[in-house]
Amino acid sequence: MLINGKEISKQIKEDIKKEVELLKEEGKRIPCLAVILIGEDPASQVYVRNKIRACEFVGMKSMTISKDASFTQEELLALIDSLNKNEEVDGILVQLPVPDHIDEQAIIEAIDPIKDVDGFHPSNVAKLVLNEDGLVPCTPQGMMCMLDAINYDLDGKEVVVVGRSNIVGKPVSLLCLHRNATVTIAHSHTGNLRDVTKRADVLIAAIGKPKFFDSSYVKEGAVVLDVGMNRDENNKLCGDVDFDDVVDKVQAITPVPGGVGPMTIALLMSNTLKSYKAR
Ligand SMILES: NC(=O)C1=CN([C@@H]2O[C@H](COP(=O)(O)OP(=O)(O)OC[C@H]3O[C@@H](n4cnc5c(N)ncnc54)[C@H](OP(=O)(O)O)[C@@H]3O)[C@@H](O)[C@H]2O)C=CC1
Ligand SMILES: Nc1nc(=O)c2c([nH]1)NC[C@@H]1CN(c3ccc(C(=O)N[C@@H](CCC(=O)O)C(=O)O)cc3)C=[N+]21
Repeated sequence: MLINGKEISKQIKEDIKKEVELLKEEGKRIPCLAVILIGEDPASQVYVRNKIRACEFVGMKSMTISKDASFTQEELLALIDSLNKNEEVDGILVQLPVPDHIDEQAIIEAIDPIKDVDGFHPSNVAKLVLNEDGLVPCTPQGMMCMLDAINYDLDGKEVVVVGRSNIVGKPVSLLCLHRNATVTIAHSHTGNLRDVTKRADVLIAAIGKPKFFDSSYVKEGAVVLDVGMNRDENNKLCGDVDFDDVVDKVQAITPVPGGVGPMTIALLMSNTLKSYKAR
């Protein structure tokens, strides 16, 4: 079975659109997402464009602030400070990665946690660890929505997450743990990776290596969530999973494109609405 992220994300956005229309009818302020893009990374430009499109679709305001790679850390901190104080702005997202001369963690910590729609601020991270209500990173939340869409119950299941980044691997592991899965986090120092992933009822691939996981890494009947966004030898977008080799062996799998990516965008809209309501 294919888990269609495009369709599931469309449904989420339709629901948000209705809520925003209601706000408009009531004459209320419209939610607004501010996206900061530094430098000219082509992939980042695609994602930012998708975010702007999604804002248009759901009827939210978006504010895109593009700066060239020479923008300094002080300038960026001052910009974030002004967006923190701007009553019209509900969500602030700084597109990652930022250029080397900027301290990523300092930037993340400068964003007001209530406007931190990425869920990367330490106070939101702490809430996620404690399973308290806060802003949860979009991609992991999107993956939970995909499992919900196929009525997959994680309780008691073996989940193996490959990748331990702060934006995907760690937070998705916590969400699975909160749903009573037995969670293993693997990474580049993991020995016998194949033996580990072969145990997985749910395999979450988030390493950024094109088509790395072929069928030899996957248990028969597993559910595979592919987070990877890579270019293959023909410069075509592909995931971390060798889709064609794996598809016949699994219960369900997410494609790339059209899988986890669109979910990330939909959950970003959802987080922006959440910030709006919290304010
Ligand atoms: N679809 C979406 O919405 C999103 C997609 N992405 C994509 O997901 C992928 C991962 O992104 P991100 O989480 O930022 O990743 P990072 O590049 O920050 O981290 C990669 C992780 O994978 C691990 N890893 C790398 N190579 C191997 C290997 N051969 N075997 C086992 N583990 C390995 C690394 O281990 P170690 O820690 O030891 O270095 C690290 O933990 C990328 O392709 C990215 O573009 C990211 C965000 C959102
Ligand atoms: N602060 C921050 N927050 C992020 O959430 C963040 C980030 N920085 N930096 C980069 C990663 C990556 N990411 C994606 C978003 C959308 C798609 C997406 O829309 N993908 C489509 C198609 C993309 C295309 O056509 O190239 C798909 O998979 O179908 C993918 C990946 C968010 N990230």
